[in-house]
Amino acid sequence: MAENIRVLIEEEKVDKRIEELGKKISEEYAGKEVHLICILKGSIFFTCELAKRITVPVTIDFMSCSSYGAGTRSSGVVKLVKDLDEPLEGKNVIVIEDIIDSGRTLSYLLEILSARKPASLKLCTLLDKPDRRVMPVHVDYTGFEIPDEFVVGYGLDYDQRYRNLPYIGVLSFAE
Ligand SMILES: O=P(O)(O)OC[C@H]1O[C@H](OP(=O)(O)OP(=O)(O)O)[C@H](O)[C@@H]1O
Ligand SMILES: Nc1nc2[nH]cnc2c(=O)[nH]1
Repeated sequence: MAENIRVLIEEEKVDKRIEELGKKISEEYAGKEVHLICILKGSIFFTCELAKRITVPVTIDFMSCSSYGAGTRSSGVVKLVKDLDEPLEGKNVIVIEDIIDSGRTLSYLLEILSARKPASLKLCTLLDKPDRRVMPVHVDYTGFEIPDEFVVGYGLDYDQRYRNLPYIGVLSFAE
């Protein structure tokens, strides 16, 4: 089956929104340091672009968990694949995600992370699909709310491809 991609959010629009989020975070954390947690692999592009636009001191750590196998559907079971290198105690932590869909990944991760006693813990996502939620998640910073469609680009993959697209696209299949 041939794969088609339709542009949903153009590169310029994504860049502009990330700039706005960077400004908002910089204002809200004025006089503090923020510790960004990049959830691999999808949020790597967003984390880099956002971090460049934050003007308060920034540190970054990485974590990886899996719930999506090959294809477009979640297995529903979240597993921690790579833990953080650094402790969180006393830090102003912002978890950076590319997308929140069912909410399973983030509700699992936020529970683990809040037990490590950060000074504060917030969540920032580039994309949110609220219609798909099965687990409640409080999101502090959202780039875009999108409809229930499978998206790729800006870090998001289909079978590990398309992460490098500089825009957000909707993937569909044709005979
Ligand atoms: O809200 P949920 O339904 O839990 O879905 C969101 C999760 O799915 C994606 O990760 P994925 O498992 O595709 O891994 P990847 O980032 O390595 O591509 C995304 O980065 C989130 O972590
Ligand atoms: N690539 C991709 N990964 C996801 N994980 C949860 N939802 C999505 C989506 O729409 N696209």
